[in-house]
Amino acid sequence: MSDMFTDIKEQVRSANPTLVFPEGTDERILEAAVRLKAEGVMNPLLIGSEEDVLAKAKSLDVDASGLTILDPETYEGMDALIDAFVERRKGKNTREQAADILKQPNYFGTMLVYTGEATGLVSGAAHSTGDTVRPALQIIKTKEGVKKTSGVFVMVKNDERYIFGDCAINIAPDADDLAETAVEAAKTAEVFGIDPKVAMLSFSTKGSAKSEETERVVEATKKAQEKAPDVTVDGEFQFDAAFVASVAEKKAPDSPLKGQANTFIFPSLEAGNIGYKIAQRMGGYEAIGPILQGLNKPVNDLSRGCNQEDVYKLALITAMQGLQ
Ligand SMILES: CC(C)(COP(=O)(O)OP(=O)(O)OC[C@H]1O[C@@H](n2cnc3c(N)ncnc32)[C@H](O)[C@@H]1OP(=O)(O)O)[C@@H](O)C(=O)NCCC(=O)NCCS
Ligand SMILES: CC(=O)OP(=O)(O)O
Repeated sequence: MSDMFTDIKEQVRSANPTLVFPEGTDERILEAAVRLKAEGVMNPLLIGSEEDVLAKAKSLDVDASGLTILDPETYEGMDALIDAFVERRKGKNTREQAADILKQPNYFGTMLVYTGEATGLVSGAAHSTGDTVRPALQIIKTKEGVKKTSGVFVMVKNDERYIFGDCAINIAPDADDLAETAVEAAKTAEVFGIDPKVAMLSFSTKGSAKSEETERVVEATKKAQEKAPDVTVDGEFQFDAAFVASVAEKKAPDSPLKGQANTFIFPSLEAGNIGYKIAQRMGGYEAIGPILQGLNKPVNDLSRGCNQEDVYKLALITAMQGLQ
């Protein structure tokens, strides 16, 4: 395990937080939860019927006896949770609708985070991103000053660490969205010990092509620079001009990035999601995330292609976000 996770683990262990895992019968979730509990790092709270969770654990030959398991069907605090949900949704859902909605594990789990029963939530091993994050967007909501959440990955190989975003949430971001993602990604980079050098990516470098798409990235670059004058942000760049010093020298000699970018902002979700999966599956980078930026409390989504180790690491990161 890289030092990054050893450090995170020690920080998290001292707080021993409770984290919700709505997919309590998923093999990868169960194995990671058992491991986190056995290491004394956190108190995993699994959602599901106790009978089903314990039967699954038995079939996997793991000891789930120390885990907290909550079933929305039998949860004693459900009436209060329904009231809190109706209040939060401000007339958007009736009590009757809320009672139905809160039977869904992701909504139930997100409400446990909202009410403070748990510090954060990790889901998405078996649910799509939409189904995982929608409850958080509706209930947890973004921090003051952040209009939209976005999802970044920490890409890790040996000592290399990069931030890729938005790879998960905003399908067709406008210039304001891209600028906000860049500024939030720079903050996320710092949390992971990366001194952010942010590249706004495109298929053009410094005016080598012109189109609506490239102009959007140019505008986003200006907006990000205005929003965060202390952060090194530049664009628009093709990936090679952002990452390879010799190419940067040719294509963007006056840029402060000099081919040393470490935080990459993709111009659309198509580019970001495809880009991170290529780096992960062909490039051999470990992709940890998506980590949702700018929410009031930490809720993170997994890729359905995740393994137990990914769940374990995203849980540690989620718990660490809860300490910030
Ligand atoms: C994230 C996503 C599910 C939200 O879509 P949606 O559920 O249709 O969203 P809606 O427009 O109905 O909005 C639902 C709520 O979320 C809020 N919301 C939507 N996008 C948001 C964002 N990026 N940040 C914060 N809040 C957001 C809305 O304001 C709304 O809140 P309200 O109900 O309190 O008014 C959608 O953008 C999406 O599918 N993105 C792609 C996900 C994906 O497949 N990624 C690839 C794999 S990781
Ligand atoms: C992040 C991501 O792409 O998630 P999934 O693979 O589950 O769609």
